[in-house]
Amino acid sequence: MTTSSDATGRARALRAVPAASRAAAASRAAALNGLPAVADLRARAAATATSTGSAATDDEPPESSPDLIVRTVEIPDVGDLLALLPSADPATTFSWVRRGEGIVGWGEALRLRTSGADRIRAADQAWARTVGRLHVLDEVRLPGSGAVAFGSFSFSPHSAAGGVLVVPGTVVGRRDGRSWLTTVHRVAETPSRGAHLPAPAPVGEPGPVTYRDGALTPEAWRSAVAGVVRRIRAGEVAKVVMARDVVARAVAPLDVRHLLGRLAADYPGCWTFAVDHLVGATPELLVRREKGLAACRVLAGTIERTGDDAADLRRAAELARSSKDLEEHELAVASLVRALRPYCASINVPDAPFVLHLPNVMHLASDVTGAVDAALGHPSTYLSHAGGGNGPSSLALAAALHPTAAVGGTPTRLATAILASAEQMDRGRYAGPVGWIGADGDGEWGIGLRSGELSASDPHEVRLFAGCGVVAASDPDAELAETEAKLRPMREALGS
Ligand SMILES: C=C(O[C@H]1C=CC=C(C(=O)O)[C@@H]1O)C(=O)O
Repeated sequence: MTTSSDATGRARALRAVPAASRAAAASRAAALNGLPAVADLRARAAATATSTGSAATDDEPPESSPDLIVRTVEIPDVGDLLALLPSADPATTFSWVRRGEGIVGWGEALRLRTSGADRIRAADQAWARTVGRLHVLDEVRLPGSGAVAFGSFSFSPHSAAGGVLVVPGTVVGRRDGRSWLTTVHRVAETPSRGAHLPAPAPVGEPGPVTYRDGALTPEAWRSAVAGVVRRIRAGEVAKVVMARDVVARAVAPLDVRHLLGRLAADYPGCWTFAVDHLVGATPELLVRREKGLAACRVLAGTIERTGDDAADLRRAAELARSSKDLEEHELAVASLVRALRPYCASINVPDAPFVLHLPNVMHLASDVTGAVDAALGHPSTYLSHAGGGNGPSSLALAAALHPTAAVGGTPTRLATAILASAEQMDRGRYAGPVGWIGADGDGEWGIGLRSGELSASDPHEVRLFAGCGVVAASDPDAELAETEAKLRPMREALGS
């Protein structure tokens, strides 16, 4: 495992401003905004640093540690969060939005990178240390206000994609009828003036899109699934989640905002996310931690929708009775509960799944909740609003839960080894945890499904992924059809 961090070019550019004019500009700006001047903030920062102790880390000497001031102010209702995003750049555009609420961000104040088997836990610990160097002025105090890092992690510990946490330079949030703006800057630098939101910028259309096979042709993938079914029937494993990829190429450079806008409009009940080139709308919540409560939505077991409401109701009833899908679902719930139990004082597991209706498919779904055990001596000790440690963070919980049997299989180690050789591809960040974490460790982590990875080298390309749980009763043709249904959200967002 490795971690590293860097501050932005924006921060470096600001450092070039002479100190005297910085201070004068800051005082003017602060006076205009009715906010504390930089000198006051520096004094508060010094006081905070003294009271919270040193934030030195193994991999970052304290003298190079960026001390950041994070300031959240309430603003009038922003309306459509996604419409605020100023840039098409998928590296510095961030989203976590559901039913019009959530957070969006842009720019980059700090980036933490991790890799290897411990990539999620390492990011959690690096964030806990970073929090000790942040000076947060938050007048809103809702989940997603104050300091926030967006994150995304590879499915596999062996993937070069690794993991990332990014603190954007600007975050805007909306929840319960309130909106807020968070800006981040270095202690030594001038804050940008006022609570300005960017002027709306035109969003680029992809134009015609063509598709090519990813790692395997559909026929080769079908055969790979048939091989896995044979291994399951021979008793090697109970379940393997098999995924495939297709590569989409657009005539125009892809604008991440176009994809986000379409996904959020078509799949409002899903979490529409963008973090470090991964974009999608996932229906599956790996874990949310909020005020001591962990909540997870487990999905496994799928049937396609027909578009005819009466027929879909019959299909929903069929799904709820399907022994193949119920087995797949039960394995996913059991693996999640097993992994969550050590972190919770109590857990609530529904007796039977409900059927979640999405525009393209229906899933068997179970909402599992647990009371996070704050007394556990987890190595990451976040400051709660009350000022004490508050147990394993949302990211520590995500690290414990990933990969669930909904994206890996059962038993985990053998199933993930089988899927890696049968799929013949690196899943990258697909099916890994994606979401955000706050300074108190609360946050939300989805599973990066119904998603695509925008190419960092070719702005016209995006790699789309979809998978499905394979059990003894699986039919390879039906599984292939299921992946097509699960690719629909991204294909439709691309306009095809
Ligand atoms: C692996 C995916 O879906 C998972 C989540 C819901 C239902 C699933 C299923 O029925 O197979 C999968 O476990 C995917 O969408 O790529």
